[in-house]
Amino acid sequence: MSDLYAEVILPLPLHDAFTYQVPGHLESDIAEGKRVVVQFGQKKLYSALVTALSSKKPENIDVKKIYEVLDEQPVVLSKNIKLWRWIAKYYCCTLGDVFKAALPGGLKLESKSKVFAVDDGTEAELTEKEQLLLQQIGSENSTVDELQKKLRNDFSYPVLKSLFKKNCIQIEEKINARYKPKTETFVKLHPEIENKKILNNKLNDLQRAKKQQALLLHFCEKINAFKKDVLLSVSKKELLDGTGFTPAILKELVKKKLVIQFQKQVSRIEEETENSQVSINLLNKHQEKALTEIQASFEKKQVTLIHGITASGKTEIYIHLIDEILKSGKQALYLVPEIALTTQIVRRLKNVFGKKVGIYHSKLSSQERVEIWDKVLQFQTKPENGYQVILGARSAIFMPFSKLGLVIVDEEHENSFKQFDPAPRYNARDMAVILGLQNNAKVLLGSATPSFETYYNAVNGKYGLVNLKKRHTNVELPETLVADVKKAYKRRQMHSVLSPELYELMQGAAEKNEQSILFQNRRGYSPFVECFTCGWIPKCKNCDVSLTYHKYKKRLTCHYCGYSQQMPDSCDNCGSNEIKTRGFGTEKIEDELKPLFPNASLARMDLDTARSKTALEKIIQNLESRKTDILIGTQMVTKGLDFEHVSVVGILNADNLLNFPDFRAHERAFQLILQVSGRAGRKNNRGKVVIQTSQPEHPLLNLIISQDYTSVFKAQMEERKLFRYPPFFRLIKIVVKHKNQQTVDRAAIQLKQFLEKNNKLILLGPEYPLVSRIQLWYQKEIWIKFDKSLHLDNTKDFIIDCVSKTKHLPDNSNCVINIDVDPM
Ligand SMILES: Nc1ncnc2c1ncn2[C@@H]1O[C@H](COP(=O)(O)OP(=O)(O)OP(=O)(O)O)[C@@H](O)[C@H]1O
Ligand SMILES: [Zn+2]
Repeated sequence: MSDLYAEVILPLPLHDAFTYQVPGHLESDIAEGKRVVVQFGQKKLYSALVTALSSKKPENIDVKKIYEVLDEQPVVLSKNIKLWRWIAKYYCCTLGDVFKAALPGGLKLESKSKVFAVDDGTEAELTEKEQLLLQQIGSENSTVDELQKKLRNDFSYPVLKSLFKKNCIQIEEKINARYKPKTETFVKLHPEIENKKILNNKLNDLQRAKKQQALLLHFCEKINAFKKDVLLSVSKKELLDGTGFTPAILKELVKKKLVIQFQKQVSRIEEETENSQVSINLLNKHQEKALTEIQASFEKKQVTLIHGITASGKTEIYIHLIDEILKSGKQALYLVPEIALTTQIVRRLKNVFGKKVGIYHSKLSSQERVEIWDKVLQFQTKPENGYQVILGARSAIFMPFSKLGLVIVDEEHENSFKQFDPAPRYNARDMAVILGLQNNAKVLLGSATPSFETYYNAVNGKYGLVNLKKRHTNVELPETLVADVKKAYKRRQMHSVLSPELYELMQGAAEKNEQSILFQNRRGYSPFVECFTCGWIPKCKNCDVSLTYHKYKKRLTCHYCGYSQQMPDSCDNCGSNEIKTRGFGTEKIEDELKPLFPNASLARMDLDTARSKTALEKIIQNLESRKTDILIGTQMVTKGLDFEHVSVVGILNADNLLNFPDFRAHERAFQLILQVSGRAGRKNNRGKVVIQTSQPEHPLLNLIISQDYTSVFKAQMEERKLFRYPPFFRLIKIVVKHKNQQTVDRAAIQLKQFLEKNNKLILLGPEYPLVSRIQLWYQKEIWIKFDKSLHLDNTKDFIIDCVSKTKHLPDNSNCVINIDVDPM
């Protein structure tokens, strides 16, 4: 028996690390950062991660043995795990939760993971064991657990893993409807053609079908059939493209049993760009100055904020900083909100940095994510093959960087950097700062509208602050006017949803062949429908919200759980046929604007039209090439889009932004309006922005018009200090959930009673949130505020303890209680 013990983390919501014994034959294979197979609980096997090795036998416990070591090389570095520990502690979740969030799906074999075959393995040179397992897996989706039960001794984790590596199987945590492995049609010889002699005979048989004979010959050449190193197959595309052979001819060959076609998965990381092709833009003098200031600030401070107005060219500055870091041999991480990961930014980086850049986000398949993960790891040992720059969404903070020198967080104010569900409920912007500290890498936060927390840190000297107040082409920020829609409705001056001011500007733009962007915060046709006779409003069966009408699909849909039903012909309540649509979603606006702008081409950008990455890219392309004249969209249109010919921006309904019940409502409204406005007049002439509202005297609107960031900031700081909100106080939100309403009500009160024992905590609630039931689960929230001078870890421990006590009370065991630190 060996005397080596491994501490491992399991992909389970467990607080502790666990110790296992390393059997003698695995001693030379095991290492920190590798995955191992262990048993936990009754029968279940998991892939766990080794975080430490020691020769000290743990006392008083009966240690189990590690079954297998899965990796030849570590998949995570110990410095990466340091961040995991920090996150688990700070966000009051378990290390297992972080483990699950950190690793790409393909590197986690959980018993619930789904496994299915995507390739027949003909070309993958499989071992006998691999072949056997692949046959058993087939194309149906079994979970790892089910396979294990079915195959018993024939099942092996390492074999499963090598099949994954050889691209023969796909492993998904959940079957994701959107994801399909990318496959291509390949062609190979029919198995009955066993040798060259048969092949020659078959070729002769085709004397009278010249085209088919020629194609078969062409195919044989492609696969080197008459030479030594025969390839097994060739892609249909490669076989036919540019040859004049049609698919119909190929079909004949298939019919005659000369060749067969099959689907094969291909890699998705498209390396279109070989090496960098474009040299870096020269900075203008303002950017040059900002860059120098950032560098000077980095000398003194770990973190610096660049507050640069829209279209000032922050991206160009980032590119210069990254270039410098790469020259010093270090790695850079460039974080952007998921939705901003469009071709626009990807192209700019790839053009400059070529193959050194990897892109990492949640819409990639698990295989692609693993490929990119591996290339970041590779940088440590073979820098020329690995990725030195990662452009990614929030989960990219977990990537296995070995030599991180710079972290950039663009649009740092965006709340999509925060993960809401499941745990860890982390904010990638804040964790980027920790990542920087841990790796001694510099951190640059950038925004035209910094979050007030960040700005507070900057004006107080915790972060450096650099300003960039000029647009790249010196064009002025757009002129903003407020349109009183209440008045216009009364005077019957509205053109559908457009105020006369906005309507005229848009007509003017159309005449000059310029583009307009309209922002409306609601997708679908109408946010709800109502019976004209009795006032009945159809609601979701699972959630406490009204259903949104989608005209194109003729359905009512819940935007919280996805439940959908047909639009009823008559009222469920009184039977009347008069069901009216209420309010305006983007779909309805598009409908109503068509007759107003008969010569314009309209497009819509929201979750419905931009569901896939390609659909989103298409919308952007059409705007870039000026195929689209008017774009109507939700929040999506506010994120970093860069088009030259947009001259008018309309915010159709600012009221719901201004009146949103949240202490950050004004900050958000201000950011959002300034960001959308920033899409106008970016290059040539000054743009125009119209804000439609029924409260034209709202004090915030004046500040928005003058684009006066610091005044809004100061006013808000006064309020936050007075009402004890961040950045002056810490905030933790607790959500209690249960399918039974009484249970939620009771448990929330019990929890509050526990929390009240600490009289330093300010407690709000329990209260139902805006939507009190989602997917059949009722929820109640308690908000905890406390002074920054209070000991953070002790306070959190106290809160965790209260939650645990509440859960252990009779009948509360099925309650879900989530802790959200720094909620957004
Ligand atoms: N030095 C430069 N040389 C050439 N083009 C530049 C330069 N600086 C900026 N630009 C161009 O100006 C436009 C705006 O720049 P960029 O998108 O970087 O602005 P931004 O500050 O990120 O704006 P936003 O906050 O609105 O996203 C881009 O098309 C960019 O290519
Ligand atoms: Zn619902």
